[in-house]
Amino acid sequence: AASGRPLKLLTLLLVVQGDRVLLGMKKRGFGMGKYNGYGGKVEAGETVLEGALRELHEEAGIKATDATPRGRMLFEFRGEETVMDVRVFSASAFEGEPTESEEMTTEWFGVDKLPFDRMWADDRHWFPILLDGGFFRGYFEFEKDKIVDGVLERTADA
Ligand SMILES: Cc1cc(-c2ccco2)c2oc(N)nc2c1
Repeated sequence: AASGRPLKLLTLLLVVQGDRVLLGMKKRGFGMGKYNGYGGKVEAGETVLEGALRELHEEAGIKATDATPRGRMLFEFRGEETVMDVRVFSASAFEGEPTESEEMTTEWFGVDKLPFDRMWADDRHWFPILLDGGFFRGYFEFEKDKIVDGVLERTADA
């Protein structure tokens, strides 16, 4: 029998092209004021990958052509019951031109110049694994924007 806390399935897609990463500044809603990859909820009737590709197109105007699973993060907020189950993808190729949306900007950052102090606090822990081509799984407990507990491992697959 399924036990434990409710999981909320979310996607996160990072476009990494050589030595640059496409990030968006979230203009409103959850994560507002932070740079992040593109993603969000998975809708009924779509796969997790389809959901990730849909969110990328809605938020940044591009269609990734080689998206692949890279990791899985579980996030919880102290005092909240739901655990966020974030499926992380990366892509290096896309069709179209990155285009700002109502939700997100589209900005390229050099891999050595990522704005970690304006990103979620977990990113600085798993981005190095993402960028070296590895896979990862992690769990982070947040209190507001701070990490109060967490574990992260490099894995053989996503
Ligand atoms: C708590 C939390 C949530 C998300 C998220 C929401 C939707 C997709 O991802 C994060 O993304 C990153 N990079 N850190 C994150 C922390």
